[in-house]
Amino acid sequence: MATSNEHDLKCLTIEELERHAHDLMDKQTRDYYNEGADSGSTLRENMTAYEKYRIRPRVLRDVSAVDTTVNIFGHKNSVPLGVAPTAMQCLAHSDGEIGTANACKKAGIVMGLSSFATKSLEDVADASEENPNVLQLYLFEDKEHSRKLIQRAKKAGFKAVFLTVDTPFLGRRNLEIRNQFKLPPHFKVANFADENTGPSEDSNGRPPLKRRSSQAGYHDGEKWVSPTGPVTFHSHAANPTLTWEKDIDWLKSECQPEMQVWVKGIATGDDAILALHHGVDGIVVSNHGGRQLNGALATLDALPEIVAAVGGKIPIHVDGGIRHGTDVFKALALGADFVWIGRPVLWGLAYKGQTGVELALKLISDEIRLCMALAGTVKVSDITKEYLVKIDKSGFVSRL
Ligand SMILES: Cc1cc2nc3c(=O)[nH]c(=O)nc-3n(C[C@H](O)[C@H](O)[C@H](O)COP(=O)(O)O)c2cc1C
Ligand SMILES: O=C(O)C(=O)c1ccccc1
Repeated sequence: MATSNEHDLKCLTIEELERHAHDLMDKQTRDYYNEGADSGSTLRENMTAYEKYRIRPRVLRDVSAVDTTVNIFGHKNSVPLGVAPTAMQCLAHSDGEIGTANACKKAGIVMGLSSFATKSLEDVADASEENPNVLQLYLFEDKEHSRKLIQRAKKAGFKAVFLTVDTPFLGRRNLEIRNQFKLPPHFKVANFADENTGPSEDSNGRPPLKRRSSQAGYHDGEKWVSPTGPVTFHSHAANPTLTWEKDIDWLKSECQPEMQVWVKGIATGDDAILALHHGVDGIVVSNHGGRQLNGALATLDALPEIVAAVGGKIPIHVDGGIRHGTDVFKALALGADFVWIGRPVLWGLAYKGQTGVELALKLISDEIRLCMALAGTVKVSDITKEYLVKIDKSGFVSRL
């Protein structure tokens, strides 16, 4: 058993980590990281959805040796959990994405790198050494930008691209707009930093992708709007022209076989079936941490219909609101193969840079191991819906 010496006594849970990080981030960064779209109800429900389920523990099984590992992208991952791609990690701490990569390597946990990272994908790959990485991709209207990024990721040994499909437009994040969120000039969006400056506007009246700063904005249905003038490349994350037919085949031809192609941001069984038909390698059930369509279902609530639609043909991952080892257990019991966490890693970075990310990963990994043992499961594949019940608002319990 761990002694108190191995613990950071100020931060024994992700909630405590969030509280400490809160005071260490400037308001602009904190609001950018923490908020959801519109009223934030989907952001909150991503978390509260987990409270609708309870675990049915089994006893008198030898749980002295719990194996939490899973195989992903040909590597042994220490727990069924990865670090979701989140943009601009240097806002939290100068270690940024390199700190995250080092912490992931130490923990044996796969890292997702945002296209809009503040460290280059090559530097992140170097830091990761043999630990696997995936590149989150926004498929830009100018495909050349995406093609270049894909080529670089391939060369750097990334295992997969996760195409984000829930951003035809950016969700409306009101604090971002009110704070006139902008990436401070001493940071750069490193994956595009070397590109030459080009025309001052693209065909949609947006500044070119290669600009180095980022600024809040949204699409009002007709044009890009920003409180402080024209938005910069931030808006390029959104591409309303993407379709299954036009873009998924193209992406597969650019990436496979060296890199797998996944879609991140699936929220229905119908789209999961289309993903299957279009031959993607896997699905991430996600609503972008409640930052896109507010009013969408919590990801845990969307998961069962997607699991049913896919029928085990390709892996299904889920993210959004996962803050405890028991949340991971519940998502797996509902049929997910693997989960990803976003904000807890940003809070770790804000708290203590790389050491804080190591702490975030340790807290949740320890909780996964303990939860599995207390529930009577000794390996990840033991976790099935037999271990879960649903409890409604009046306390009525039903088997799944
Ligand atoms: C500050 C922030 C930036 C994000 N940036 C990206 C991004 O660049 N690309 C992307 O696909 N998802 C992005 N996401 C969404 C995450 O990948 C993930 O879906 C989400 O954070 C999961 O929810 P959680 O934060 O509740 O764990 C971002 C999320 C946050 C909070
Ligand atoms: O903030 C985000 O959620 C996000 O995905 C994003 C969008 C534009 C630029 C960087 C990140």
